[in-house]
Amino acid sequence: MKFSANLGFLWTDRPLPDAIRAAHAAGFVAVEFHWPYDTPAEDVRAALDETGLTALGVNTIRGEGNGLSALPGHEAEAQAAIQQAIAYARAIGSGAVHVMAGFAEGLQADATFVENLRFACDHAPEMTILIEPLNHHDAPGYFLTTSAQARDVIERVDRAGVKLMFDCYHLQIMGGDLTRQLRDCLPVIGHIQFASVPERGAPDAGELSYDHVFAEIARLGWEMPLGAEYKPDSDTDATLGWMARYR
Ligand SMILES: O=C(O)[C@H](O)C(=O)CO
Ligand SMILES: [Mg+2]
Repeated sequence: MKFSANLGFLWTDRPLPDAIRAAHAAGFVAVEFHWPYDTPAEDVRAALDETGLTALGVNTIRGEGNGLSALPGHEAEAQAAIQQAIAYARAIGSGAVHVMAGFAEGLQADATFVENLRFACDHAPEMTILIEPLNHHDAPGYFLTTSAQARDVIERVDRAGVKLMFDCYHLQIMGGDLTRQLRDCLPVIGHIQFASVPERGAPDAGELSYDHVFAEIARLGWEMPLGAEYKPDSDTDATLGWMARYR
């Protein structure tokens, strides 16, 4: 398997360009970001060019909450955040943006999210526009919570570019049955992330067997790098024992 280092959680003790170099030295083939906006895109791009790593994605800003795109009345702000993320992604050579929905509920929020996602897809037809269900313990009140809801939104956005960020950690907490969820969602998955459950640590602990999950992902023919989005319980390099097991 190939892995992408999520630099929102891994090597957060150093500047992003150095974190990219550390990910390369550890054997990752790609990196992904949460909110890299404080680092000039050209510095990130230079480190990517130097190491040959691929950049898989950036998130839209959180705003007051966990994103803006499902907040009725905040369309201008949400679309500015989408444009900012797309511009940054283009500048670093990344092909995906995760559009964060925010804390909201109800029909109006749903319609707003769909419209903002159409805006993102139409603004950047070459980009994968990711949406990600988050679990209700870590992000109570977040608009998008299940893969079924995400698939319904994706269908109604009705654009080829919009895809599901399948985070095994969140989806295990929100109902589990992960093997079936993977099979059912496969046609709309744009990226896969993982962490142990419930601690959100390295994948060789917890209630979820990544031996099984990764084997199923490979069996399904998924070839893109999987996003290591976990919170190291010590120095990141000391938590990477799992990589040798799964590579
Ligand atoms: O927390 C996550 O799983 C996300 O992938 C994210 O991008 C930030 O909320
Ligand atoms: Mg995630």
